[in-house]
Amino acid sequence: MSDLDQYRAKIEEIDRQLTKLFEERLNVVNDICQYKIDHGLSIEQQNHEEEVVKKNIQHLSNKGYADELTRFFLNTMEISKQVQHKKVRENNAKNKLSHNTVTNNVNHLKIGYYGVQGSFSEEAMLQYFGDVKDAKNYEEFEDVFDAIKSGEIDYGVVPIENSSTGTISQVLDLVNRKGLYINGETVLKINQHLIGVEGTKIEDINEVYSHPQGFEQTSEFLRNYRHWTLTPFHSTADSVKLVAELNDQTKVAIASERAAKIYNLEIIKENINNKTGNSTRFFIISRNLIANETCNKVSVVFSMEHKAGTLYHLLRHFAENDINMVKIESRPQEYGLWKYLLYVDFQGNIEEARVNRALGLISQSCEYYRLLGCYKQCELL
Ligand SMILES: O=C(O)C(=O)Cc1ccccc1
Repeated sequence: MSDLDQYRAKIEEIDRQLTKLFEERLNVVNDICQYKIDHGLSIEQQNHEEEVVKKNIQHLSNKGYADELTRFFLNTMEISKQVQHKKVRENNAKNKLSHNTVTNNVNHLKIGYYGVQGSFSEEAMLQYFGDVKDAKNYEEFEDVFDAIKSGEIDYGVVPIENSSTGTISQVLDLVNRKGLYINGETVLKINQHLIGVEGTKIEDINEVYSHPQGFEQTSEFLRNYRHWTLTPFHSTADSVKLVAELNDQTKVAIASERAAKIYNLEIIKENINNKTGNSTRFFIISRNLIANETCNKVSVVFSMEHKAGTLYHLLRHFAENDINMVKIESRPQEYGLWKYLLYVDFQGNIEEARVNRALGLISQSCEYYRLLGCYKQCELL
């Protein structure tokens, strides 16, 4: 036997052992999942992935393989999670449970939104879920994601894209980084107004508060008042609340009419958004991949290698399986300089054969792949 043949035989033997261990691992994963189903526990475990990776890096004799081992475990655990979610889906179908558009009896669910009362995210939550009692609210986008992860809330509502200013990248990155899932979307018409205390005159204003989205969506109006200081704050409604507390006729906020009413302020100038048709799409996020047959949109993310034709060879699987992409967005990878993740939304359902075919081929050809959700597409306004 040549040296090469010997190496190959060694690899073959290692692969055989890996396959045996992989199967054993998945059997245990299935047992854990059944236990969780029987005891009504969530599939996600906070910080579990990081702990597993850290622990196993310690077992490496050659620490130079730490990055590769990290990828190996993250992919293995992603596969385990998908196996568990599939089992939960099958179990739900068996019990004739229908999830996703969680509209009935929402009062037993713990729901959270970005901002304070009067934020656009709160409005989106009310539009999607109906009358929610005791919703929790969070100052930062990341706080909403952490509250879902820790189990403090079951669902969180955050903005993801504006019709004129585009994707809110921070939110897109968080969906992937926090390992959570998109369960739904809803679109809200957005009218931005200049809001201040009673008697505020445009000529006396020197400072404006809003969420950065509020400034972006009204940039053309603001260009006429270059001497105003634009101070980015938490949500648009937080900004209105702050202006009410400051009670100063030189300070105003950019936010909704609803926020002005809630905090008893006046609209100084109405409809100041750049475009009259201004709307924002919001995500409903949870710890679980929840889908049923009414879902018609899928979101995935995958990495792109630096090789000629990579994008073509990945995206062709959509075309060849007759899948209509509705959005694509590239974002820098957290690890790896000048490397990108591609976020793709397309029409379809994860139970369809053509979708499984395309996603199977794509996931096999990338270093990193993750299913972000399968949900009901909302009509765009
Ligand atoms: O700040 C808010 O009210 C939000 O919910 C974020 C946002 C800001 C501007 C438009 C849409 C959503």
